[in-house]
Parts: sequence; structure tokens; C-alpha cells
Amino acid sequence: MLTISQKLPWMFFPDIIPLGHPIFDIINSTNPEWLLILGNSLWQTDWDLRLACLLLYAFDREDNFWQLYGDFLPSAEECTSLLLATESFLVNHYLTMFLFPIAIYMLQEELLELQDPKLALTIREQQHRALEFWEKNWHSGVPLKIKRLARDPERFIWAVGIVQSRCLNMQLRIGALVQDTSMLVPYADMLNHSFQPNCFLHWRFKDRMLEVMINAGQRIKKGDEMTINYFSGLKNDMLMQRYGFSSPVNPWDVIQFSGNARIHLDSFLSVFNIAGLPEEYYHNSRLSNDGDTFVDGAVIAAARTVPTWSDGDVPPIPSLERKAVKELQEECQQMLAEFPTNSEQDQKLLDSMPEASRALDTAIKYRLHRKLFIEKVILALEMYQEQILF
Ligand SMILES: C[S@@+](CC[C@H](N)C(=O)[O-])C[C@H]1O[C@@H](n2cnc3c(N)ncnc32)[C@H](O)[C@@H]1O
Repeated sequence: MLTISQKLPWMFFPDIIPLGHPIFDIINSTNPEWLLILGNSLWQTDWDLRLACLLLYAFDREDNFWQLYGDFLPSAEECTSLLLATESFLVNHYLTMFLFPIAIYMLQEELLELQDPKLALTIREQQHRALEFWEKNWHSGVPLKIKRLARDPERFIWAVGIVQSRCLNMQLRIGALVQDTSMLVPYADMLNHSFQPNCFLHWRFKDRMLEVMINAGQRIKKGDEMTINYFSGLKNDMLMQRYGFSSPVNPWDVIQFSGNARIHLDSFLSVFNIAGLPEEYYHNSRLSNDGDTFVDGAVIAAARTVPTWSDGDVPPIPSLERKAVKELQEECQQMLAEFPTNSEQDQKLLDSMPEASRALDTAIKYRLHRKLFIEKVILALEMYQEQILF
């Protein structure tokens, strides 16, 4: 396990850096504040740069476990982190598939394929930040024992991508001290994320062990995948920033509506048998028909994101409710129309390039997931207006 904590002396557990090693000074020059969510970004502080330095140091130390574990980590080509997105020559599939019979090659940026300029900009900023850090600390005059940790910026940016996508951020109690800590935990870092996980992680402070526990009410059969919830409440753009994946059924995803139309939350929730409070909405499938698979995280997200009247504001009137549904659907259609491609084209594009780089594949899936989410909201609104019962 590699851990780095916020407060001085930042504890290494185990403590692997000998006093006086120059990597110690490089880590010490970073901002030790821990995980702030500022605006749209999760990383205004340097926990990832600090842990990347530590990881690179661990790889370099002879007979260290991390030299072996490195074989389990994804290579730059395999890692989904968008920090590794590059400029690449990509066959312009829209043109080849839909307009021209001959392949037209164009210089495309993988990040543009997100079809989300704000997210692309954030990732670009993250890339520059990592690059600047490498340039500052890996200049030509540094000693060989630093130089060989990351001979080129790609190696350092890969380490930051690994750290961001595989690190756990936890509050640990060690003795009387409670520390905000970033940890790379071998094997636990192989667990995938789920919005309905069957496991969770627990820090056993007595013997400093991280346990994988099974969630209450869950059974894991042989062959079942064990999953955990990386972070509650992360929208797809945030999941992309940190982990390089997105989901079409992320219950936390959001659509920013700008019109005045609103529907009644209680009637919407009851049509889809969604129960609980906004922070813990769940689908009460026992109340639904057998085999009802329509409600998933996307419909739960719709309940959170569609503008609604709160209880007691105004009584629901069917004709007004239907009018509001229409307006909300039109706004969703407008959002879909503003994308340069539709979901069908995105899916075809994905199917047509099984050899695409991980970053490109991830970027196209992200924009596809966005569209599938909006389409599901449109459909949910359609079903709602058909089923409003008063
Ligand atoms: C902590 S690692 C999990 C183990 C990883 N799948 C592996 O093979 O080593 C995090 C990475 O796994 C992938 N991942 C985790 N959960 C996922 C999910 N629900 N959907 C798609 N990719 C996921 C993403 O690439 C993410 O960056």
C-alpha cells in the first residue's frame, strides 16, 4: 500500500523514502491540502502529483513490491485516464460512413470527441498542470536518481493518470490522529465502480488493514463481480475527469434546463415507483410489474434533474402538467440537436473501430452516454404524461 497524507509529517505507510532523498523535497514542494471540489474540478490540490512521485519512486526501488505490481497496472495505451488523450490521426468516420465512399483523414483531437468543450478544457488544464510540474522538477540539472524516475513527461503523466484513476481518498485514523489520506492499495484497486455496489471498503485502524466488506443484504455468488461505489454523487463529467469512464444510467447525472416549465415531483415519482429522498432515491421494484426494466439510474436522475414543483406549491392540473412535459421534452430535443452527431451515429462509430485508442473510445462513449441519458429523460416524460393519474 502506498499512502500519502495531508498533514505533516505526511506518513508513508510503509515509510519507503530515505531521509535526504531529493524526491522528498519535490513532494514537499507541493500543496498538501486534500481533495477540494471547486467549481467543476476535483483537483485543485496536489494529492495526485504527490502520490505519482511516490509511485514512481516505488517502481525504482530495488526489490520493492511495486516493481512486481506494475505488471498489473494498465499501460499508457490501456489506461482510460483522459490525461493520456493525445492528438491523433483518426479516420473521419462520419464522412466515410455517411457521405463519401473514400476515407478522409483529418487531424482530430481525442478530447474534441467528447463533444463537451468545458470538459475538454478542464482535461487540457490538468494535462498542462502535470506537464508543468514535470518540467519544473525534471529539468536537465536534476540528479540521475530523480531523472530516471520519469525520463519523459509521458511517464509522469501516466503515473498521474494511474494515481487519479486507482487511488482511494479516505479519512484514516491512526492512533489519535485522523488524516485525510490518498492511498494506492494493490488488489483493492482492481475493483470496478457500481452505482449499486455489492461491497464497500473499510479501514481497520487497529492493524492498518483495508478490508473489502459485503454490503448489507447482498450475496456474492462465485463468479459474480465485486464492485464498490467510488464516490457518491459524481456526474459523468466528473467520473470522466478522474476515472475516464461514464455511464448512461448514472443516477447523479444532470441536465441544465433553462425554461420555466416544471412538473410535479410527487406524481412523477409515483408513476415510476421511485421512493426515498433526493439524496437516496431508489426504484421500488416490488411495486412495479414483473420484468419492468425501464427504470434505472437514468430515470432516477430524471427525477433529480427535471425542474419540479415542490410539495404544496400548486396543485397538479393534468392539462398544465402535459404542457410542461411537452416544453421539457422540446428543450431536451434542442439539446440533442446541438450535438454534431446523434446516438445512432456514435454507436456505429464505436462499432466500426474496435481498435480505437482507449481515450478515443472513452470519449465517444461519454458523448453517447450523454445522449442516451437525454433520450431516456424524453421517454420517461412521455410515459409520465401518458400515465398521470388524478
Ligand atoms: C480502480 S480501477 C478498477 C479496475 C480496472 N478495471 C482494472 O482493470 O484494473 C478504475 C478504472 O476501472 C475502470 N472502471 C471502473 N469502474 C468502471 C465502470 N463502472 N465502467 C467502466 N469502467 C470502469 C475505469 O477505467 C477506471 O479508470
